[in-house]
Amino acid sequence: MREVIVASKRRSLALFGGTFDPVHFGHLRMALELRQLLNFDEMRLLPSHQPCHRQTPGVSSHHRSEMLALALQGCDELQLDRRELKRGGATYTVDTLEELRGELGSKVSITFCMGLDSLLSLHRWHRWERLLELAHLVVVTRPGWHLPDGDSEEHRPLLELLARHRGRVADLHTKTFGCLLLREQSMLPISATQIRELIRSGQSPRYLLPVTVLQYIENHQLYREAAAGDQ
Ligand SMILES: Nc1ncnc2c1ncn2[C@@H]1O[C@H](COP(=O)(O)OP(=O)(O)OP(=O)(O)O)[C@@H](O)[C@H]1O
Ligand SMILES: O=C(O)c1ccc[n+]([C@@H]2O[C@H](COP(=O)([O-])O)[C@@H](O)[C@H]2O)c1
Repeated sequence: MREVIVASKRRSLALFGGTFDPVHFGHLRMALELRQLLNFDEMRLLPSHQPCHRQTPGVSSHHRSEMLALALQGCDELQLDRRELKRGGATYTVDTLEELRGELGSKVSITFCMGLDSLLSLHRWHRWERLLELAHLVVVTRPGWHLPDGDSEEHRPLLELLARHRGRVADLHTKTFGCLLLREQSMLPISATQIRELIRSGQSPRYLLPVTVLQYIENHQLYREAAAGDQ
């Protein structure tokens, strides 16, 4: 159900970052639903250029962002933001948020959205404690992934962060940064790993991703070889 936002509403920008190797309907549905259900003024998909935390991507950031552009064609509700490619070098979310804050000033609400799998490694992200000084975080639970229990030594910083910053939907529109929300939202059970594996084994990933993206993959003969992280 769409939630009604009262009090003084600020302009709100949401970002959905990813490797998008390749983009699929799981990403696209999630981004659209978050924009609609949480009432963001803008939702941008943000392809990462050179992720330092994983062995994939298997294909260049140019190909990954071109596939995203095709997937978003004709959709007014989602935008593509190529700033991480333009910046070049290693991609860190904190740099992107600092850049956006510099451009937008302090009055716009910024929210970075992610799946629960991403949250579980947040305490290893570059300058992770700065993230909530720049933006809100919205985390969507993902099938097969659970919050760690209180005994987990490794995840203690994360659990403390959750306890300190836990917010409500209205906070995303009345404050400009600093709140962390967990959302239980349906997620299509699709992963880019699954799509790469299907292609590599000669099977079709049709109906898991937009047909324009599938055509691009076929035209450029992408994903026929295993990427380092997929072996
Ligand atoms: N099916 C899905 N539905 C909604 N969100 C997803 C889905 N798959 C991934 N995400 C989220 O999208 C963001 C970008 O994910 P990413 O580009 O790594 O996709 P992925 O399918 O998980 O890829 P891979 O299998 O290569 O790890 C992450 O925050 C992740 O949690
Ligand atoms: O900044 C970091 O150190 C960092 C570490 C891991 C992931 N991220 C970001 O989290 C988003 C999802 O990452 P991924 O690997 O699931 O595609 C994407 O925008 C990444 O740039 C960022």
